[in-house]
Amino acid sequence: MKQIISTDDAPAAVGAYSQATMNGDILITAGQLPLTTDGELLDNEPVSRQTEQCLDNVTAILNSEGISLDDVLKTTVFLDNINDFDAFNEAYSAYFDEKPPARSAVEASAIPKGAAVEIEAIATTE
Ligand SMILES: C=C(N)C(=O)O
Repeated sequence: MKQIISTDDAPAAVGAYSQATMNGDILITAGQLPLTTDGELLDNEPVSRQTEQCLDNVTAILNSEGISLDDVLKTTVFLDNINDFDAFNEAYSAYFDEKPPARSAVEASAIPKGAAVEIEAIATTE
């Protein structure tokens, strides 16, 4: 059965979606924008800082269910500009230095709120 995951340690949704959902041992996050828990959008920060905020948000959601980035099976990354790939990748790599999850990274023509990056994750609680 679908379970809705909600935590005050990650930014609230900016639309009609849940921060994450679960079914059994699989947790799927919504795409995380570079928003702080106060709702501040870091759109004027470099893509590296925006990447960190997205991953901090993913981490907070996972932690609310007692799991961590080590339990992520797959991420999907949307970049506003694929030329940011190297800067994004360097920041991302610091969060996944060992056994990184599978990943897809693509350029999207636009990301909500004018963000440079959005990251979603699929994780297991097993
Ligand atoms: C930010 C999102 N994840 C959305 O609008 O779907």
